[in-house]
Amino acid sequence: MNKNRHYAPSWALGPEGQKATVLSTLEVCHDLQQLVRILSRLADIDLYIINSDYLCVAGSGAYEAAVGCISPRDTAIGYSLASGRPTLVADPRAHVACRDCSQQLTCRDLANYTAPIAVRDKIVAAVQAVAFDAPQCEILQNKAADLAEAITLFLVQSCETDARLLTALTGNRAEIDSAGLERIVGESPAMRSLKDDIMRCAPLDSTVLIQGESGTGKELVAQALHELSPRASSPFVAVNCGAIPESIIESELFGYASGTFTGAQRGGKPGLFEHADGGTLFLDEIAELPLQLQVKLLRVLQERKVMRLGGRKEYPFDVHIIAAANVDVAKQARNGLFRQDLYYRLSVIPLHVPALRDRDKDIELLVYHFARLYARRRGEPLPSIDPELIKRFISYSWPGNVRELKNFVEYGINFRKGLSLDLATLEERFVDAEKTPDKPGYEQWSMEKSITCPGSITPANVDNSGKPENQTEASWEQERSEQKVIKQALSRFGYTLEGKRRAAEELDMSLATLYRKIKRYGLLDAYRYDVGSSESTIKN
Ligand SMILES: Nc1ncnc2c1ncn2[C@@H]1O[C@H](COP(=O)(O)OP(=O)(O)OP(=O)(O)O)[C@@H](O)[C@H]1O
Repeated sequence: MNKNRHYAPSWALGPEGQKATVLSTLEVCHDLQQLVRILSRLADIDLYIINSDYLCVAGSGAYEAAVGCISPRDTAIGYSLASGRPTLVADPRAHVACRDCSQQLTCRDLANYTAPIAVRDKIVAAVQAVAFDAPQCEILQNKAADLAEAITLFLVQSCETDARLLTALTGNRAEIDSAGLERIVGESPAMRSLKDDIMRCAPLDSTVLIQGESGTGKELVAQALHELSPRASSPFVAVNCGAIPESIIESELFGYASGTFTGAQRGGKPGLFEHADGGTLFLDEIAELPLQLQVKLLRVLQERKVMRLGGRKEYPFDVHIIAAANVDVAKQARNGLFRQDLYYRLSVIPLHVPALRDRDKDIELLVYHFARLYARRRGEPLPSIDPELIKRFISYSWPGNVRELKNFVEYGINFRKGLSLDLATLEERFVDAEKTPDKPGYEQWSMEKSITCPGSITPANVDNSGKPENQTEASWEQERSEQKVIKQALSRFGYTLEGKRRAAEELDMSLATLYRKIKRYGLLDAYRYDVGSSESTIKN
């Protein structure tokens, strides 16, 4: 009988009924359970495995009792599953992976080692080896990584021939594709440190401000924060403050009372704060929020109550606020373009998503990730990718960041001539892209928000061609050609919200960036056809 059996984790003592509901999953994992038992006997250390739903699908020794139970998400094994990284915990409770662990009082581990298990490049499970005494600590140091590798090899092989096993491992996550940190591809030091920060702040309720260039993945980070938080089962409501016309953003956020607008919904309408109650409200492009609304937002955040437009009743809310911006908000605040007080209120936890050109190491991973995704959508296996193309990907500067790279790969997969993805398919796109350097990312992050909306230029500051004196010929030309392509795209797809969405896609920019450019170039008419924007006028 196993000497560690009395160390069974407290979460293994869950209701028996829970086990009954997962019997079919456990049956499919029968061979895995056998392997875990054998390896555990050979190495004299306890092992257990959780699937993507945190269900313990195999376990030995102290963990035999845990098979069929759900492991808490906040333990070291949960940390490895979510972060996708092996973790050696030699100092339980002090280690970062244990910091938020709910099992701290009952945990008997002296040390543990966890490794995520990837099948077909997707993390589907995690295995942990646990040491309860000093000799086992040594075994852990010397053998745990090999044991994890043996289990991974077994699962990779077995999943090839048994689709049910893969489903048993991916659990419900198979339906939602992937969640949390798994969706954020990137192993560069900057991305690893960002993932660490996400893990650390996800359980907290402090306001987070995510900054980084357009297309770097700020929304993905916000989603990961939500999915890894205790609010994960409540709504995640995202609003793009730059994409909603000024005239309606206030009512979108705070709702309106009955009879506030001509044509307003009878009985009024709850705002996004109310919709997000219990969950997370993601305020994307926060720097685009008009100044007068910034004051109101600050008040609402301080009082944790919202009053609908034209209403008298206050609605308390319990919402975690995450904001994002692709401009440097501190700089904006210093220049009087964003309220200092709101900036401080929002940036309790500041996170920065690095530009893609600063993390070469991730480019190849992302190329393979998206190639696999788009090939799978066509029902095809991952094609081989020309090393010359990879070099080209790495040498390009990616002003549109991951969004731009994703579009390149999608194009490549769909338009490649042969089976493999080679440089010839994409070279023309690279050349074209290099001709138009004024792409969203660079501009939004590196420039002060010097809006050169034509309407704001006084005649004294422009030359005969209309070019502002302080602008170079090249950048003036660039802006003019950009205006032209935006106008062309808008007239092709239409000025409706959907039309703008499609135009933004075609132009490789986010909808918010398109709106900003529309504003900047004075194409203000483009707002006119937005759904409900022009007709709604506030009565009082
Ligand atoms: N690290 C990543 N791994 C996988 N996909 C990514 C990553 N970063 C970004 N993406 C993908 O790139 C696209 C753009 O990402 P996202 O919308 O999160 O960027 P953003 O920084 O919020 O952009 P914007 O500031 O323009 O709103 C999305 O399709 C997203 O899924």
